[in-house]
Amino acid sequence: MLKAPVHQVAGHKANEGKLGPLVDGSGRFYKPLQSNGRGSEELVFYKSFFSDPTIPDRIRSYFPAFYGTKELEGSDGSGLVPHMILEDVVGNLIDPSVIDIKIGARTWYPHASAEYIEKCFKKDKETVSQQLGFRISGLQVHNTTGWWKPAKKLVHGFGIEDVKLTLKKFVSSNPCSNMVEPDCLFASTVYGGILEHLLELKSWFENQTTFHFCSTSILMFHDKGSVGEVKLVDFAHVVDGQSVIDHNFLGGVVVERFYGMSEADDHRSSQRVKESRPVYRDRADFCSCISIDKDRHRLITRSVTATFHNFITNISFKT
Ligand SMILES: Nc1ncnc2c1ncn2[C@@H]1O[C@H](COP(=O)(O)OP(=O)(O)OP(=O)(O)O)[C@@H](O)[C@H]1O
Ligand SMILES: O=P(O)(O)O[C@@H]1[C@H](O)[C@H](O)[C@@H](OP(=O)(O)O)[C@H](OP(=O)(O)O)[C@H]1O
Repeated sequence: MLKAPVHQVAGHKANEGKLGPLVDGSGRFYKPLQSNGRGSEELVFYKSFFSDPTIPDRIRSYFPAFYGTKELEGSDGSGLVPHMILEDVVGNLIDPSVIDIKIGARTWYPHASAEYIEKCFKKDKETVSQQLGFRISGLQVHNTTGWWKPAKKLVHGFGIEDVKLTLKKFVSSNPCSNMVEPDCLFASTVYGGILEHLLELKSWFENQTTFHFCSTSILMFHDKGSVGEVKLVDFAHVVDGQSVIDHNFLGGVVVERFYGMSEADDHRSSQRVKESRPVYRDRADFCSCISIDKDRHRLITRSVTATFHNFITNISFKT
């Protein structure tokens, strides 16, 4: 029997009377093909990605397995709708803590309509995306008494300090408490695993020029402190890389320093961030900064390096 996934943390949801994904409880996640070409684009991506012999198996394992499509009754009651049959990546976990991190300082894709670009640009600017190169789209954290699953509106309003706190709560046994500091009990196991996966993904992204992943998320999850896992989701806006590195994605996950980063290094690195962080006046200005020039890009990616990795590295190894 198909039902709305209880562990879904972001995106369109079936249980809100809308067209959303369904799960069968046996490891399959059925994602309906979304309107306006988004669904068909995502399907094209899955087909080409899983038939591309140049993709290493290890890298493929960071994507939900793809089993084709099937016509199913849409969750919005609109009749039969084609669904992609995917691996339910959290299907075998009992109490998964899950966080969806939308990667990229820019979440729109080239050739989108001006209206769409404006909408995304505004969101990227109002959230932490432009500052950090990623934002949290949604999450749930398990706790002995239930779940911490903040509403979308609250998550959208997260500033940098909220992001830091949330990444700590994600690996804590007391995420619901506002009275005491998150205990970060699971930090080294969870983020230890996640950092290893991100490093592997990063080295692939440093070389691959086939795809540009616009508005794709990294889903990170663990089951009550198990070794952290990583999967990429949402490929409705993956475009041809045209032999250019995906700087926008890489900028969100890139790392300057990993283990053993000292306070001094941390300080120097944040100084550098201050000095080199680009300030975007408007969209055109921002576009010109995301140039395909490799050296210039290095400057930009360096400016966002003290972000995701540094956050989680700090949490893992300084607590
Ligand atoms: N293969 C999967 N297995 C398990 N859960 C998944 C899978 N794919 C997506 N999810 C869950 O669904 C959420 C939304 O996924 P996704 O971004 O693909 O949906 P969407 O409706 O296209 O989102 P958006 O509205 O941002 O475009 C994720 O945050 C995650 O919780
Ligand atoms: O790219 P698409 O397919 O147009 O889908 C939108 C996109 O995934 C945005 O990231 C999402 O905003 P958030 O990440 O901010 O949730 C938005 O939700 P919204 O319509 O509720 O703004 C979606 O409609």
